[in-house]
Amino acid sequence: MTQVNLAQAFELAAAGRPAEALAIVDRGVSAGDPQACYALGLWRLEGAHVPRDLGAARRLVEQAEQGGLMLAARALSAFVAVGTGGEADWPGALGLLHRWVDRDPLAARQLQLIEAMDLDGSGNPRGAFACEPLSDAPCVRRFPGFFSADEAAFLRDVAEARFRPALALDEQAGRFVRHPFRDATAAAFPAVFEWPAIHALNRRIAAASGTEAGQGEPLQVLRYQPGQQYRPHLDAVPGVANQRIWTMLVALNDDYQGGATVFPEASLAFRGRTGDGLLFRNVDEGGRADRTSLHAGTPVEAGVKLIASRWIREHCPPPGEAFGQHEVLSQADEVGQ
Ligand SMILES: O=C(O)CCC(=O)C(=O)O
Ligand SMILES: [Fe+2]
Repeated sequence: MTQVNLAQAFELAAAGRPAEALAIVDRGVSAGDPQACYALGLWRLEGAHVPRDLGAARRLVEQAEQGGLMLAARALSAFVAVGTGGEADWPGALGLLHRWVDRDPLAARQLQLIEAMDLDGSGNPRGAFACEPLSDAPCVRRFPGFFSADEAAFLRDVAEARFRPALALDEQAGRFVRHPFRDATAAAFPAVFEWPAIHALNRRIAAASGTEAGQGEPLQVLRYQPGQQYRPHLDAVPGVANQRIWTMLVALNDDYQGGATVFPEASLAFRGRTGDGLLFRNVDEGGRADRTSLHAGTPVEAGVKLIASRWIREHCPPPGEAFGQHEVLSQADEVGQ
């Protein structure tokens, strides 16, 4: 039972009255209200209305989980798997899934997927992956069957509720904006949604690219309807300090026409079967944007294309920070159902 009027708090926050909103949420937290703890936890995570504090975010979400809030349990499993606001603890993350398996179908489905993965005690893949070089300049590699059919289906399903217009980074403004060169919709999985199964896939992407999982920006699922495309672009961002050095794309379906990923400078076109991965390097030896990595998703002609995409930076974000802060959470969506 919610002991304070959180809907009113969200309305006040949206109306630019954060102090009053915070007063309501704080009263709820003091009374031990799980929904209020979760709401303040997300604000702490995002630095919305209060200073960003990942440690405080984790403690608040933990309190909400102990109060029995399923959304908080999902977020906490992500924090514990990834190490957001505290230690990364893979067995602890699995323990949370087991604790919720009878109450949350998402926990049950993740456990099934994770049991089918061959992982070590930290959630890293044990085996190597089939890998086929497609080009040296730019460096492009194909990973056949990189995700299983069940993993691809899982990502398609969890993305469904999360699609928003795809955004592109506006370097001048330093923020993400809608952009005509990318008219697909995207579902992103930032810290709060990097649940254990998604984290394990991110660790697999890290292993395949020789990077740390923490170097990746939030995994995204892109959805292209007929006519939609991603025009030719570089994933490297001019002038940015922590460059996007690799991109991994994974086909989540293959029942559509058109929609190939093409590299015009290398005369290369990729149309993956479900689960196939494509890894390419965006920078040259000196770490500068590699013009030959120019690529595009050509227009889909029929059906719907779904693809997972992860941009990998040169370094992890500084301690206490996380990529994906731009994903301002819509409180009405994520809290209080
Ligand atoms: O959808 C595609 O084929 C391309 C996607 C892409 O370029 C990206 O996610 O950076
Ligand atoms: Fe791209």
